[in-house]
Amino acid sequence: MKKIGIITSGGDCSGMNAAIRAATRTALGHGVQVVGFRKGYSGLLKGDFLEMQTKDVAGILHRGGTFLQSARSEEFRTVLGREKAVRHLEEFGVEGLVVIGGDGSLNGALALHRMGVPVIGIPASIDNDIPFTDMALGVDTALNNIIYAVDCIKDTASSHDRAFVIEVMGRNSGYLASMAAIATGAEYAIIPEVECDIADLCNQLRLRYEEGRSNAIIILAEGAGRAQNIADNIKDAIGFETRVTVLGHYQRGGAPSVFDRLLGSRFGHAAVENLLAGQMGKMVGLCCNAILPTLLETVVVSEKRQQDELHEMSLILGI
Ligand SMILES: Nc1ncnc2c1ncn2[C@@H]1O[C@H](COP(=O)(O)OP(=O)(O)O)[C@@H](O)[C@H]1O
Ligand SMILES: O=P(O)(O)OC[C@H]1O[C@](O)(COP(=O)(O)O)[C@@H](O)[C@@H]1O
Ligand SMILES: [Mg+2]
Repeated sequence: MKKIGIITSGGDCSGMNAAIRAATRTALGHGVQVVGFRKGYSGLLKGDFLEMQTKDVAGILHRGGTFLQSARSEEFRTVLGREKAVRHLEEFGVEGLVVIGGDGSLNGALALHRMGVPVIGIPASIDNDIPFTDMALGVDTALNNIIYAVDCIKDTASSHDRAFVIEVMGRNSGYLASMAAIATGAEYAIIPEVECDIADLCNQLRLRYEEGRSNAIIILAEGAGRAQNIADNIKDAIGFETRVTVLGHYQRGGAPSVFDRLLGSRFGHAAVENLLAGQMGKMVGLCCNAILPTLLETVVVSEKRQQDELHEMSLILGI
């Protein structure tokens, strides 16, 4: 292989730059040229790329987001779009591709692999909804962002005797909500994977209230309901003063944590080593602290094992 390409695709996350940097320098170390396509699959479709030398990936390790930028591309979802992408790769002499992104981007990577493009995927999404990796890139930084915000809100919740419903991201996954609840000592986490009995939640909060504990933090995963509805329910049932905070895109940015810098570096390095060793159509993942490749076709048909026991634990520790 003489030249490889790198893209970051889907929702950006902290640690993507570490992965780009490691993949680039690993390839250059093997005498392989590297091009970075801008804005994910759109860059492949537009032929928008830059050739990357060691110096081009200097000074990005500590930055959030992705210096190659990211995007969601509707055109790439079509067969015609993907054929154009493959044609462009051939024209530019790109013989292998590293795709850094979430579950959607990895589906796209598998589609390219099936069209004969040697591809390796790197799991990157704050949702932590990708199987065959204990952690995806960006999850740890997002959790650190969330706990900083929740700690701040706890101060004002206790100063004013209020219940706060704090909505966190995660799409259909409750991982961020459950883990943030454990790490902040929140009273309750509401996640899509487990049906929430609002009456039971209100009951528990009322008991606490009667005991004199007159503030509460409820962490709601965005896929599990509307924050304002839950706050209204709590207000009606207990008479608690309630407030809602939606953390939104604040969660996704910021300087990557040590964990994400290391994970991104390990993923980027392993992705290129695997690609050059002929391990194609695979995703590198963190499994019991080793970086292991799994077939993309296995990854995309599997579900991430839910952390039921950790959610259960968050409820027991919270009340
Ligand atoms: N099934 C699919 N086949 C081909 N491409 C896909 C598929 N799913 C997603 N993609 C491509 O990957 C991009 C990113 O996916 P998306 O689900 O939005 O984000 P993420 O990768 O972060 O989960 C999409 O905009 C699309 O171009
Ligand atoms: O930034 P957007 O396009 O509004 O998307 C928001 C979504 O992206 C995420 O932050 C990350 O999801 P993906 O990794 O699937 O892109 C979700 O938690 C959230 O629902
Ligand atoms: Mg996704």
